[in-house]
Amino acid sequence: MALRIGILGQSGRMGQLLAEEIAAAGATLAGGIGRDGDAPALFAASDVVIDFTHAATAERHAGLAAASKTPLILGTSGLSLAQEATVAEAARTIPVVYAASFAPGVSLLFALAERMGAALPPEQYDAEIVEMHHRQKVDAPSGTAIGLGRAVARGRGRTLEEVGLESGRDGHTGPRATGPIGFAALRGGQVVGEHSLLFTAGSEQITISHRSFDRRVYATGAVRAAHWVMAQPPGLYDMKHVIGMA
Ligand SMILES: NC(=O)C1=CN([C@@H]2O[C@H](COP(=O)(O)OP(=O)(O)OC[C@H]3O[C@@H](n4cnc5c(N)ncnc54)[C@H](OP(=O)(O)O)[C@@H]3O)[C@@H](O)[C@H]2O)C=CC1
Ligand SMILES: O=C(O)C1=N[C@H](C(=O)O)C[C@H](O)C1
Repeated sequence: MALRIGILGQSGRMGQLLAEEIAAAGATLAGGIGRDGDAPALFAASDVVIDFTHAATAERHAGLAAASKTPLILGTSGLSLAQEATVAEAARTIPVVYAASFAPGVSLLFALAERMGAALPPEQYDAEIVEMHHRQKVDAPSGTAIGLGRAVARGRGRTLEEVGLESGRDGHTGPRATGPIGFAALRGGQVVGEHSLLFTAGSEQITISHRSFDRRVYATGAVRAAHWVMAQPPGLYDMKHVIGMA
């Protein structure tokens, strides 16, 4: 029987593409809702639910997934640490794939960022992350930018909170501190998603970048994750697990 996939956020940019990708993958659209829909009924009707909505919904949706024992694919960005902790708690009961980006190439970028963080000491190399997205995006820095920062910090044996963020510099900021990771978020037009990580020292600079040309890449990845997650035990996964890069 075809996998029954539900969509939270079906009226959105991602939700509309997800419905197309579910059909293209031979799965069944169990249902889809916007902000006023009946989320408990959607979980009850679905084998797995994909959520691309708003950070404010993450805790409720994770709770509904755990209560109904329905695996969850979570793409929403902008979650606070407390909201992420609630998602992790739900993942003790059900498998959850929570990915800052469902574009497969971003998983490689994260792996490279961690290695670069380990190889390039903060005393010599300042790490800066620049992202650009469409003018409708409501959160900054993007989830992928935060993921890159976390990967660099992990490479340096710390958490992002420990190394610190310098986000949105403006005015008399003083000289750049040694250690914190810098973030700059650009917004305009219909840019799908662009991320660059720069390590800059006194006499050289290394940059790695990822650019999405079509947001369908995220929808295809999320539907792939929905099929993959059905065979997994409870736990918190991300896209590197889905594509076998963990
Ligand atoms: N991880 C990844 O690979 C990717 C993640 N994203 C993330 O996915 C999320 C959605 O992006 P996008 O589709 O562009 O956004 P849109 O604004 O186009 O769509 C948002 C959807 O969520 C619903 N929604 C908004 N607020 C709420 C709420 N408070 N409660 C319930 N539903 C709500 C909207 O319903 P309504 O129409 O009724 O308002 C709509 O269906 C964002 O967080 C974005 O950053 C996006 C692309 C890739
Ligand atoms: O809102 C978007 O569009 C995107 N959001 C994700 C993020 O915050 O990183 C993924 C991708 O960059 C597109």
